[in-house]
Amino acid sequence: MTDWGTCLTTMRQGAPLVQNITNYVSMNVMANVMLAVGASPAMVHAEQEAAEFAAIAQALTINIGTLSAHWIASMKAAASIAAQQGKPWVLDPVAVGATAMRRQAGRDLLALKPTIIKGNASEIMALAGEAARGKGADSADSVADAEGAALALARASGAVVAVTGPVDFVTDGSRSFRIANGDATMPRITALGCSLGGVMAAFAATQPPLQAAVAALAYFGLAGEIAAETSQGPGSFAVAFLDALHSIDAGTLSAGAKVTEA
Ligand SMILES: Nc1ncnc2c1ncn2[C@@H]1O[C@H](COP(=O)(O)OP(=O)(O)O)[C@@H](O)[C@H]1O
Ligand SMILES: Cc1ncsc1CCOP(=O)(O)O
Ligand SMILES: [Mg+2]
Repeated sequence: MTDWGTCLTTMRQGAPLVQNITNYVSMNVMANVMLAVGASPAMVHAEQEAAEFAAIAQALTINIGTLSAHWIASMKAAASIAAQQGKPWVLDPVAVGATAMRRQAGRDLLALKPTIIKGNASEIMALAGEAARGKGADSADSVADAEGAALALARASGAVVAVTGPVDFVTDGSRSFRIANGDATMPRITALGCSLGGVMAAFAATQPPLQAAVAALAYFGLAGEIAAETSQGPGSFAVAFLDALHSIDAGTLSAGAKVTEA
């Protein structure tokens, strides 16, 4: 079994530069999370420079949370460069089932071969073409409901697919893992799921994608558990969560990771 703490050390030693084309809601939260884990985030989305920047970044995150036509063009240009150069890129299909614009963007980005697709259960089901009950950016389906969609999506796209929730599910279509770390306050704070996409990209810049996705989820969830010990609600949790991401070391993660192969 992989030593998840070693995965954290590997990511921190690489301190990767990660380009994030992400939604307005998440930009500040995500950049702070990524700095706390030891990566270098850059929020670069203009059509005129997104592809050029993708050529210098070590990994890329594309998050469709607050879409507009210009952003879609930037996303496609940056993802194309990452795919061409063999750089890992993470797709977060926020609320992909909600509107025709999002469904089309999801299909177009999927064709550009994401390395990792991460979403909540409703998003993964919708992206896989299944009926889903998403409530905007929030899930109304269970992770168990989305496991079949995740497997099908991984096999059809070649990506590692991560479904987040109380117990996360990650698969590359042949090997699958469940990660039981986390705290119920996490979905009560906006942009934590988005931030997780950036953390997965940072891990994937330095190691294989299945290992990267699982390690990032165990680390993220463990930080949530530690934050819950000292916080009183979503406000103080958000602050304690950043501190926990920063202070968790390899030994703490190796001891605290609740990962099982499915
Ligand atoms: N009920 C829960 N209990 C524990 N951890 C959770 C719970 N819901 C979500 N998480 C964790 O919160 C993080 C964000 O997941 P999620 O809330 O599903 O994403 P999103 O915000 O994109 O919908 C993940 O690390 C996930 O494991
Ligand atoms: C609320 C909201 N609306 C559009 S993007 C966004 C943020 C979603 O963040 P997350 O998926 O991490 O909850
Ligand atoms: Mg999300």
